[in-house]
Amino acid sequence: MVVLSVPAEVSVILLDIEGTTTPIAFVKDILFPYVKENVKEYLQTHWEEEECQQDVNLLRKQAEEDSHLDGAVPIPAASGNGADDPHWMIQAVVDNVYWQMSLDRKTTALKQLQGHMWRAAFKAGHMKAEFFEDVVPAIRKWREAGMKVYIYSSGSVEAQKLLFGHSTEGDILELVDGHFDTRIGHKVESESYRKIASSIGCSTNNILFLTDVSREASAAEEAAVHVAVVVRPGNAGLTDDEKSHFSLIASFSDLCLPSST
Ligand SMILES: CSCCC(=O)C(=O)COP(=O)(O)O
Ligand SMILES: [Mg+2]
Repeated sequence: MVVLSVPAEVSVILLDIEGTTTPIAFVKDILFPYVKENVKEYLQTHWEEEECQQDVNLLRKQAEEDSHLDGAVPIPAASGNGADDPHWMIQAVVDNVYWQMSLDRKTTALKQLQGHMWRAAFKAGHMKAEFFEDVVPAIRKWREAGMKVYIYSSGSVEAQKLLFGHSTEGDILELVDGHFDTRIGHKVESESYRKIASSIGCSTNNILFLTDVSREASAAEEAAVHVAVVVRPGNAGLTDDEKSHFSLIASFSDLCLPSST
């Protein structure tokens, strides 16, 4: 891996979270088990609340879309007359969440519920988000050099803000100019990156996207976004083709901004 010069036209750095700013182990060993261990109790406690019902409705819609998939777990339609047995309905939602999580699905519905569940844990100080040690110093440096820094993660915007607001480095939310999640589109679709550029008010070639997932890098590249694939401990391996096609960095400090050359 070598130092990567950031093209002069880049004024926005767009960051993935899991595997890029944050170890996959933090997500897989802390965030996701929290959801699995607490989802039933969470639904039982919050079932009557509007936010929880919105989450369930979104999961139900997703379950309908997924009904053709092998092993899909349905969520029965609500009768609308309040006569449904909540225990039975909650168990169906729990089973659906477990099924989606077993496949590491990145659906907006699952991510919305997860974000709402993590809120209590972060706010109570039971969890603090981990960032690789090069992340915060690099973001500060980029911003001092006039770069804008945005996040694009499958995790919901609310969850992203929880991570940046409650990290082992303290509240670093102010280091981020804005957040995008799958509501703008999926990360493996090039149209999502065009929409992000338009929402920021720049051209796609003004953006450098850093991610650990080569399918996301390819989608961004197709939209004329500059990309680098981030190789971190614990990330999935890359094929030889991917290694030769993409610029690779092992640390954000491998990026060299035009003014610092
Ligand atoms: C706020 S990120 C929580 C982790 C998560 O749920 C996730 O799906 C991360 O995906 P990413 O797009 O950041 O790789
Ligand atoms: Mg990632």
